[in-house]
Amino acid sequence: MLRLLEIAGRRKGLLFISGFLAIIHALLSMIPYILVFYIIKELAKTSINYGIIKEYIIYALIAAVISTCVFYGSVILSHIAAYNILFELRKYITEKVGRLSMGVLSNSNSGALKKILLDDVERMENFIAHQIPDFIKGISLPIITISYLFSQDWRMALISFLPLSILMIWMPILYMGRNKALIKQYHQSLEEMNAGIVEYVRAMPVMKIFGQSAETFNKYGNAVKNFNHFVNKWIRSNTPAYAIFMSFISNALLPVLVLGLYLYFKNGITLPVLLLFLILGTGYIKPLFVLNNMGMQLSIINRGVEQIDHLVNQEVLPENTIVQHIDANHVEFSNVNFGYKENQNVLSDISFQVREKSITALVGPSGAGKSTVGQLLSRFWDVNEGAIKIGGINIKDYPIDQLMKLVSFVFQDSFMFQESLLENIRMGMHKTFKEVEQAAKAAQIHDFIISLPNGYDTLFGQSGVHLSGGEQQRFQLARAILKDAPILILDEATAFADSENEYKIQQAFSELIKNKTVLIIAHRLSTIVDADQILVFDKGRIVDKGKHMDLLLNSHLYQRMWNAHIRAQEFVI
Ligand SMILES: Nc1ncnc2c1ncn2[C@@H]1O[C@H](COP(=O)(O)OP(=O)(O)OP(=O)(O)O)[C@@H](O)[C@H]1O
Repeated sequence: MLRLLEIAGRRKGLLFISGFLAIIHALLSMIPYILVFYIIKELAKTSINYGIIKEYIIYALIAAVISTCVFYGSVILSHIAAYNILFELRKYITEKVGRLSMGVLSNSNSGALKKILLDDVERMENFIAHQIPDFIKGISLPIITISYLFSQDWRMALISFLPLSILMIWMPILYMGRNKALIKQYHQSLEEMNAGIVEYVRAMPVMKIFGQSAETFNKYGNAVKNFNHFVNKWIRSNTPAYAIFMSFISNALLPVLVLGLYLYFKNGITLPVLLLFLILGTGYIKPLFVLNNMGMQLSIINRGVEQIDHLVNQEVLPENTIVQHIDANHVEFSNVNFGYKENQNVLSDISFQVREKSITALVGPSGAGKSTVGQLLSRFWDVNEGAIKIGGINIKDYPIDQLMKLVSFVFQDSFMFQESLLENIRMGMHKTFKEVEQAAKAAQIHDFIISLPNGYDTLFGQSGVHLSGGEQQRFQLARAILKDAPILILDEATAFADSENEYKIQQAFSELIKNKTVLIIAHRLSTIVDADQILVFDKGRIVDKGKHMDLLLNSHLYQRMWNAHIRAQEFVI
C-alpha cells in the first residue's frame, strides 16, 4: 500500500479523499441498521409512537441515499486517480526502458516486458480504482460496527468479535506465507506463456514452411501446459483452506445466537438487543469476503510492483548532460575490448581512425564483429576497455541526444511502424512535408509513394500497404537522408529484390553518403573497392588495413574473400 501511494505521487490527495469518503460511507451505511434497532425498541413498548417510527424510516432512507452517493464519489475519485497513476506509470516505465542499454533489453525476454507494461500496470487500475475503497470499507465497517455493539452489550459484542479475531490471524497465514512462492511461480508461468506466444506469432512464417502448429511449437505448448498444471496445483492446495474459511464465515451467526438466547432467557438482554446482534453481529462479515479476495489480488499486485521496480531500477547508460562543441566529425577507436557477456571478448584491441568525410569499410567473415563495431559507435552498449571518440571527444561524454544527432545507423533489417508512410520517414523528427518529400526523392522512393492512391498518407501494415524488402530499404535510406547526421553507419543488406531495385538503392546510397563520415559494414566487396580505407576483421580483431589494391596484394584473408566474391558473381544455376 505504501509503495502504491509512493507511485501515486501527486495523485495521493485524490486517493486520501476517496478513502475518507469510503469511511464516511461505512459510517452512514450503519445508520439504517441502528434505526431499525430503535424501531424494534419502539415496537416492543406497550404504547407505540407511530410518528417517531415514521421519522426513523425517513432518516434511514435519507442515510441510505447519502451513503450511496458518498460511495459513488469515493469510487469516481479512485478511478480518476487510478487512470492518472496508470498514465504516469506507463510514461515513466517506457521512458526508463528507452534509456536502458540494449544489453539489459536483449537479456530480458519480450514476454516478461510485455507482461510488465500491459498486465502488471493494468492490474493496478483494478486495485486502485475498485479495491482501495472496498479495502477501506472492509476495515472501517467492522471497527464501527464492533464499537457500536460494545456500547450496547460487551458480552454479546465479544462473541460477535470472535470470528473476526480468528480471521485476523488466519488470513495473513493463508496468504502471506505459503502463497508467496506460488505467486512467484504464477508470474513466471505467465511470463513464459507470454514469451511463447510472442515468439510463436513472430515465427509464424518459418513454422508454416516447416509444417509446425501451436501444439508442436514446444516452447508455447509447454508454457501453456505448465501454466495449466500450476493453476491446478494452486487451486488444489488452496481449496481446503478456502472451504474452511467460507464455512466459518457462513456459520458465524451460531455463537451469537447461542449466547444471545442464553442471555435473553436469563433476562440479561432485551429482545431488541438480541435482534440487533442477530442483524449486526455478523453483518460486518460481508465486507470481509471482499478482503479475502483482495488478499490474493494484493499478493499478485505486489509481485507485479516488484517486477516494475526491478525493471525501472536496472542500470541506465550513464549520461553526460553537458552539450559538447565539436569542430570535426572524425571517428577514433582506441584499444577497444568488448564482450556481450563477461569474459567473452567479441572485439579485442580494436584501434582505427576514420577521417572526416571519408569512407571506411568493415569486411570479414560472418561473426567477426563488424556489426558490433557499429553498435558500439551508436552506444547501444558501452565498451569494456578502451575508448571511442567522435571529434576527439569520448562518446560517453556526449548527452545521448547529441550523440544520436551525430550518428545515423542504417540497419540490415528495417522496421516499419503501422503508421502513414509520411510518418515512417519522418520518425518523429521535426521536419516539414517538403523536407520529407525531398528525402524520399533522394532515396528513390518518392515515385512509388505517389503511385499509391493515398500517397504519403498511405498506412503501412495490417490495414495498409505492404512493401518489398528493397522498398523498405529505400525507406530506411530516406529516414537517414532526412536525419542528415554527419556520421553514417551502414550495415549493408545482403539481398536486394532485383537489379532495378539495386540500381535505385545504389543511387539513394550515393546521395546519402555525400559529405559524410561513413562506416560501411560491407557484405559485397564490389561496393567498397573505392573506399578510402578497408578494415579486415577476423575473430574480433583487425587483421589487415588498407585500400582495395593494397589488400589484394598483402592480405591473405582479403584475397580469399575477394576470390570467393568473384566466384559467387560468376555462379550461375
Ligand atoms: N546481442 C548479442 N548478444 C550476444 N552475442 C552477440 C550479440 N550480437 C552479436 N553477438 C555475437 O558477437 C559476435 C560478433 O557478431 P557481429 O554481429 O558483430 O558479427 P558480424 O561480423 O557483423 O557478422 P555478420 O557479417 O554475419 O553480420 C558473434 O559471435 C555473435 O554471435
